[in-house]
Amino acid sequence: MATFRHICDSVAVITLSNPPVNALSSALIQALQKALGEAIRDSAVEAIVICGDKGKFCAGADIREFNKPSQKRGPHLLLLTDLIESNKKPVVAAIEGVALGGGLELALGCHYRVAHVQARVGLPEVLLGILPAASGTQRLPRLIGIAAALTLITTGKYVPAREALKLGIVDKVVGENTVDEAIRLAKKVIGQPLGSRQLSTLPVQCPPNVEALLAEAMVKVKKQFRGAQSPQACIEAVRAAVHLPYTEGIKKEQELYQFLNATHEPRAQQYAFFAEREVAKWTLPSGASWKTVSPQPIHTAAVIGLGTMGSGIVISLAKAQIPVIALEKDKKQLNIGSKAVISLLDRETLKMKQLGHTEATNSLGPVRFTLDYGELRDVDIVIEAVFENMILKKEIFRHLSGICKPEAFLCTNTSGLDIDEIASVTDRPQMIVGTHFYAPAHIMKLLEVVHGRYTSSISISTAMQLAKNLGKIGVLVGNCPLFVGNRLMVLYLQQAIFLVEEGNKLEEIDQTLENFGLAMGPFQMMDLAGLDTLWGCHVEHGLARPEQSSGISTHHHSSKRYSQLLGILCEKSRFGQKSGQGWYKYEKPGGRKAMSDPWLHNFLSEYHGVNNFKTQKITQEKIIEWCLYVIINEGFKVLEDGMASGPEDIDVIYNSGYGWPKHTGGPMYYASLVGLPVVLTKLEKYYEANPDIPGLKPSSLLKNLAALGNPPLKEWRALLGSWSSKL
Ligand SMILES: CC(C)(COP(=O)(O)OP(=O)(O)OC[C@H]1O[C@@H](n2cnc3c(N)ncnc32)[C@H](O)[C@@H]1OP(=O)(O)O)[C@@H](O)C(=O)NCCC(=O)NCCSC(=O)C[C@@H](O)CCCCCCCCCCCCC(=O)O
Ligand SMILES: NC(=O)c1ccc[n+]([C@@H]2O[C@H](COP(=O)([O-])OP(=O)(O)OC[C@H]3O[C@@H](n4cnc5c(N)ncnc54)[C@H](O)[C@@H]3O)[C@@H](O)[C@H]2O)c1
Repeated sequence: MATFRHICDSVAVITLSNPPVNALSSALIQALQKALGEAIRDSAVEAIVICGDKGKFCAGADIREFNKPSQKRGPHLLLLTDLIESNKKPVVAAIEGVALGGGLELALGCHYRVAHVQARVGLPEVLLGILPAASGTQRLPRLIGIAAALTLITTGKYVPAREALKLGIVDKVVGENTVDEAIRLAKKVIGQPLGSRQLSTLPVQCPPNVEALLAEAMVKVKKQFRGAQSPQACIEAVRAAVHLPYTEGIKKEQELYQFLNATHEPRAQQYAFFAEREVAKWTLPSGASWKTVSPQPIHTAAVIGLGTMGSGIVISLAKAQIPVIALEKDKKQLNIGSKAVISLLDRETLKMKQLGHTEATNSLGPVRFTLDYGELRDVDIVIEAVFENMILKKEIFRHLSGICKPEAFLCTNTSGLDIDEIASVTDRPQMIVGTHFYAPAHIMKLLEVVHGRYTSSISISTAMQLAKNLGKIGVLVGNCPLFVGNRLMVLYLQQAIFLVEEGNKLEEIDQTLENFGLAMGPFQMMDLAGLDTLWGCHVEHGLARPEQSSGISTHHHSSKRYSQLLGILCEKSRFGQKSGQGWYKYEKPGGRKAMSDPWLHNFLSEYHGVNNFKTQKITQEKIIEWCLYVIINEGFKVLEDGMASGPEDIDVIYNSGYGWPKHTGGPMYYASLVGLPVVLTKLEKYYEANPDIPGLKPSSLLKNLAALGNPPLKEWRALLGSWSSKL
């Protein structure tokens, strides 16, 4: 667990060992305490080095132990950091891999820190719904100042070693032999005074405008992490470091930790953390799984179509060092597309340089532009990202079949068209996979990997590994119309539009859902995605009839209620941000700042009158139920259909693809927080009043689970053995 050995008589090396990431479990903390005690007591030892086994210093407290009753926890890490700091022998942390959370707090208790050049450090507790509660909020500001500490503690950002050196978090960065270098340093400082190295004794260097800085940080986190409490608690803890002596600051840190721990947020965020890792462990009904099927290596790739999505996909591949051939349909589009790609590449290179990657010009894989399909002959994978049109996609896949080598995987970025139909025109249906990236594709973390009827387990394994190599979270989903994310999303957007038809203000709807914590409200989201794209998607997927987009409408399609507002706005060239007007107006086409538009309000009141909509103004609470419960309900229907293997998959899709607030865990976890019987009762009521909205009709899976009370999410599968994945 924590082993202790003498080196050259005078230096003791203590190695943390708790695979895979040396997380500080109670047992490890206990073992570390014991080893430290021995080293401190041993008169032959004059200095101590702490390092981690297998090239990883420490990923922080063991998150799996967080729900353990406190009396079952071992000694507190905080006491250990004080013990290290106050002892008379110099202690050096040798940081390889990561020093995160409690791992960094441990290192901050040490007198010196040496890091490997590829190591990363950070205090990500805020992302787990808590704060650094083993002195991180008190020691870090004393080391690097208030402004930098606030940034690190409130964002949870991981800082590469070179940046950590610039900030003053580590004393030295080495290219190799980190532990040896730490031992050398430990020997050198034997006998030197440690006063200036004991962070808890140092004053916090405060700029004169410190209160303004804290207030500014508060405004920022309230916007960035809407509705979440831990970022605000982090700022309060740093404020304590400014105003209180160390021991008082620590009391405040503990108080704030206890406060957060009594809320639902830590459990929700920790659930979200493990859900992200769980979704990587895919299994198919055949029994093939991530454990049994090896992915094929991808050395080269091609992307077809360099529009919004294609250009971002090219950047993603280039960032992962995969050489890409980028293909367009004609010279004009190739010119536009290549300019977009090059400008994105320049921006990414600059970002990487700013992060301290001096070699950044060489760190992106090469990109070649072409009009010639013949050049795709030898690539390992092709990702198609042309218009959302089945005829066009089939034509391209038929063509690819004849050109690409037989081992090449052919992927489509369709938003929800039938993968099997696309596969049917190829010579290799088993190698056709849906790889549904999210916009902007080089930034968004989510990749829905769509399993068609013919898709082989090797193709799935390869696409899931590609997601990982691109730094994304791959979630395996089934081949249903619109797949999982968009299947739930269209219903949600429709609900929001129905509210507007019934006389509610779209700005209020957006604000209410943003206050709930969503990254943006539904109308801002539609303007960002493009109303034409959304309307096209409704039409392509049979959710609306294009011919009825103007004039007085029936508002029903196949006896289901639907709205033509999207189509009407498109007819008026209101496509959203891209055209400078949509649900909102913008300062210019491509503008980002949404402004309320009096024209639209006049138009909507006219539309309301002409179409005789009943007026139903609803409260904020009801806006949340009306819009979000359809997401939850459809999520249960997805599980019933076997199109996702568990509620965790849906939550990860929403957290990483749709800006769902992680502090509520995701829509399915949120349902369990609200209580399944409550969600069911509300849905029943809304459906009774709106039988023409099938999204409100409660799913039988939800009914069955609600009949059992409100079982915890992790028990759903065991309780309902009948639900099985058809992936
Ligand atoms: C480390 C990573 C960067 C590695 O990434 P990689 O992609 O390589 O691998 P994976 O992410 O797939 O991870 C591999 C494997 O490891 C598991 N894992 C990772 N980190 C942890 C962890 N910290 N704990 C447990 N398990 C972990 C992961 O789940 C994978 O396993 P699986 O089986 O699921 O496949 C990356 O993993 C990463 O970023 N990890 C998270 C790092 C992090 O967030 N660290 C912070 C942890 S929180 C913390 O440190 C809190 C501290 O501030 C200490 C606070 C002390 C509070 C104690 C309570 C105080 C109470 C006071 C009152 C006293 C009285 C009383 O007791 O009541
Ligand atoms: N925009 C989004 O937010 C988003 C998100 C996820 C998935 N998608 C899906 O990704 C795909 C692309 O969407 P987009 O928004 O990037 O579209 P887009 O209109 O921005 O770009 C499509 C590109 O494909 C090119 N193209 C058309 N026919 C071609 C051909 N025969 N050969 C080569 N290139 C051709 C066009 O010139 C254009 O540059 C669609 O299937 C869409 O549903 C879009």
